[in-house]
Amino acid sequence: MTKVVFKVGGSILQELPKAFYELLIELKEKKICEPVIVHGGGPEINQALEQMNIESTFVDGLRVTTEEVLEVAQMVMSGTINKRIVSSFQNQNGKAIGLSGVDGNLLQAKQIQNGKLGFVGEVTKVETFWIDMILDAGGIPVISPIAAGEGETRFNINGDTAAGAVAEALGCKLVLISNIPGVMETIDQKEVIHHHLTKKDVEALIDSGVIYGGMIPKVRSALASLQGGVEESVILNGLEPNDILKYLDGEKVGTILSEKEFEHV
Ligand SMILES: Nc1ncnc2c1ncn2[C@@H]1O[C@H](COP(=O)(O)OP(=O)(O)O)[C@@H](O)[C@H]1O
Ligand SMILES: CC(=O)N[C@@H](CCC(=O)OP(=O)(O)O)C(=O)O
Repeated sequence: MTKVVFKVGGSILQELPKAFYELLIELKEKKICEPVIVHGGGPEINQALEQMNIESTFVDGLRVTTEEVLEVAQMVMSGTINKRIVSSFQNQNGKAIGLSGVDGNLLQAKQIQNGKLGFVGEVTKVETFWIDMILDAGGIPVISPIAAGEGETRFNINGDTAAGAVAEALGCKLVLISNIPGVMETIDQKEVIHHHLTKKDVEALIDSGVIYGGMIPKVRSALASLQGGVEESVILNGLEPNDILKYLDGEKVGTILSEKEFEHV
């Protein structure tokens, strides 16, 4: 069965309707696709850090991650959030298995070449064996983006980047679930959704400031995974689970990132 990686963004995690979990379970039961979940958790990490009086700092949408911040990110994502998603699936009678990228060396990483971000990694290898094992046993894997480095080093990975790497390794589609209906732009005082974007379009929208903040790593990792063999990536609104069905049915919804040339907007 075709696998699909669903990245669930931190922006929407706490508001996802029951229908979202029901739909993913149904897709699996009806053998439409095999969902693999990768999640983020930025806002909840911010909250936890704030309670500890630690400031959150980002460079191009990536969190500057000291050792202390890494421990908090791991606690929040691999603990609280991961288990909450697993419970939400199980509440709808789905079988979900939560694991972090550290478990079984599922996500292996090295420090990102930037120098300013601390323990932020880029994925060097995905041990897909564990994902396939869970899928073969009828489960839904739920993966948090903390990765294993050399020795006991661990890295904080942006959720979109981790999801892109998993989709690449599985050679499947990547669906990025967020709190917006797609990449938007105000043109002639009207807000429009860009339904199709290529790398060239994306870089122009970043340069002009239309795409900013957390949307930057989202579109960049979606594009990077296309180069790594992912056939298509799409950004969809988590509040509208039906958009997932519409997308799978080929309807014009969300923002599709692809190297094919499409009509604009
Ligand atoms: N052009 C754009 N269109 C839509 N959202 C954008 C755009 N540029 C930046 N954003 C911001 O990106 C956010 C989504 O990124 P992020 O908060 O990292 O999401 P997630 O947590 O779902 O990964 C949106 O809520 C919005 O604030
Ligand atoms: C390196 C880095 O920035 N890691 C992210 C991981 C969480 C994430 O990506 O969450 P979203 O889905 O909310 O974007 C962070 O620490 O916030």
